[in-house]
Amino acid sequence: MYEIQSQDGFTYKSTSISEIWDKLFEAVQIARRAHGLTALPEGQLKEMAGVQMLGLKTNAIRYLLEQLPGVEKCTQYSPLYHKKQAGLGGPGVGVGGGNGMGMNGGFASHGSSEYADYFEDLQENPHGTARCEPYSSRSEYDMFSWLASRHRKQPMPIVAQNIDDTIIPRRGSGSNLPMAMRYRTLKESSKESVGVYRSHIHGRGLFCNRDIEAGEMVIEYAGELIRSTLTDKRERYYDSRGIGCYMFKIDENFVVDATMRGNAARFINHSCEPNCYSKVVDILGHKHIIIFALRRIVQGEELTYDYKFPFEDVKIPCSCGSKKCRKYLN
Ligand SMILES: C[S@@+](CC[C@H](N)C(=O)[O-])C[C@H]1O[C@@H](n2cnc3c(N)ncnc32)[C@H](O)[C@@H]1O
Repeated sequence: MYEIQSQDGFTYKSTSISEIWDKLFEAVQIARRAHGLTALPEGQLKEMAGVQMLGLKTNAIRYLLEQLPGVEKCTQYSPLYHKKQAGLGGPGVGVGGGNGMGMNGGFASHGSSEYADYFEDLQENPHGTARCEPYSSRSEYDMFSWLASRHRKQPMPIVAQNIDDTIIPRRGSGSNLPMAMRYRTLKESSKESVGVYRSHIHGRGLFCNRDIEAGEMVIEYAGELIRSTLTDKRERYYDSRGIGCYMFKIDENFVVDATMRGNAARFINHSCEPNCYSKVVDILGHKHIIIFALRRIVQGEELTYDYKFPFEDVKIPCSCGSKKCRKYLN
């Protein structure tokens, strides 16, 4: 569906681009008459609107446009620069000389079926053009939005493991070691054992790159330790700047603010049936929020814990997808 809108808000929609052009020409003629100008002959008007107005008489622009995928479909146009060379399968080539951008020129036919197939496979933008796409709420301040890219390769989930006679030393959870000792190696080990990728639950999520044993320390929820009294002010500030706010309450007095100085743990999503849990641990007199594995977690699984948000009237729908889902986060 194509759509044009006049300055006074009138919109005209059609699935036919030629109908849209006709409407556009009609509107230009009306506007010219309204300004005491004579109506232009249709040919000249089309030439103006479709060619000059769009800068298509500028050779540099034509040179670029002729390379666009899909140019093949402009059957009325004869390319000037990127002509097809017989037998070539790539885009942007054409046989026959170009004779300008006139509406009545002919786009010479292309012999290669490979070439045609290439364009057959081209996906049309569901919104018509990229410029008509709805605004997606990607914040300019969210410098980690690329982590949710579908092009980032996630660790392959291991479905079944070969069990043979080879004795493979299994990594223990280390749960018999003192917390301080386990904590000492956590920062380094978590860099390797977890990664942030696009999540089916919400935005980005944390996934494990290797199997994790039940009871293992997975990652610390790192950030800036701030007093609880500061949280409202900071939240307002982050909101006003469109910055996603990541905070974790330690107790009545302290909160870890991971918004500006956090690590990957801030991307852990909630699940009503989680595979991890969070615990505030005292290590050498300092409180730390540590995420532990609740059960054995296999490579590729998304790590989740129960946010245990307090009940509120304004609900946050839950998309954890578990059988035991409580439907809301709060
Ligand atoms: C700490 S962030 C988690 C990371 C987040 N997915 C991201 O990409 O920034 C917490 C926010 O993620 C969303 N979220 C986490 N778990 C969710 C779930 N199970 N269902 C719906 N939204 C969830 C909520 O908006 C929540 O306030």
